[in-house]
Amino acid sequence: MRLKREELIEHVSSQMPARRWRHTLGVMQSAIELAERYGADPARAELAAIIHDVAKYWPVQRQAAVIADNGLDADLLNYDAPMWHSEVGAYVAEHEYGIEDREVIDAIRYHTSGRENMTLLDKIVCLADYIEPGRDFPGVDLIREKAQLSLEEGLIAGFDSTLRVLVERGQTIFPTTVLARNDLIRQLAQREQAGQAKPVAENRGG
Ligand SMILES: Nc1ncnc2c1ncn2[C@@H]1O[C@H](COP(=O)(O)OP(=O)(O)O)[C@@H](O)[C@H]1O
Repeated sequence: MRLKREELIEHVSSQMPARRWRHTLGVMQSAIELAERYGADPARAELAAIIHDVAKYWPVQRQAAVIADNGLDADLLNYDAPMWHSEVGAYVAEHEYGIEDREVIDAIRYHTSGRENMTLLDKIVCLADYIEPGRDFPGVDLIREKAQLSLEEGLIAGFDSTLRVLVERGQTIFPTTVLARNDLIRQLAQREQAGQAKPVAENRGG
């Protein structure tokens, strides 16, 4: 059964320390703002944002068990534990909170890694996670500036900063993020090409 918004907020906030819930409130706010700016449904963006980090503070063994026992993406278990909570959160959204909206579930699932062909909602929740008002990591202001230009430019800047940190620390990289970034760069290039081609076509016509 689908929980009401207030019940959901009460339950999700009980799964994490206060500072992580403050982060979630920030992601909710940024997700709503991005949805309004870029033409998505703010209520669906907020719903995904409320749930996105629900499993972040679960013991890693519990997260691994949810992934292993329910046929989720077991490849994640070959990477560091911070990558697991998104997949677990999507499972909780569907099976414990009764969310049926596939795009909301997927936006939770891909909020850390991204993926190729990200939906509008995937992009909004992932980018909101980078730029919410409480974030204060080196480079966050550049991501915020790019987010004003387009979701794609914001996300590319976000993934760049994550990948840079992982490379600097010598950590393994879950490859879906690289595929997501490649795809976003191509989307941007295609849009620029289409934008440049348009005036030529218009000139020809008139
Ligand atoms: N492609 C990736 N490969 C490996 N680790 C990653 C990848 N993408 C993100 N991470 C790491 O996963 C962690 C969790 O990401 P996220 O949920 O976005 O962060 P936060 O805890 O700041 O909300 C971060 O420490 C980040 O460095």
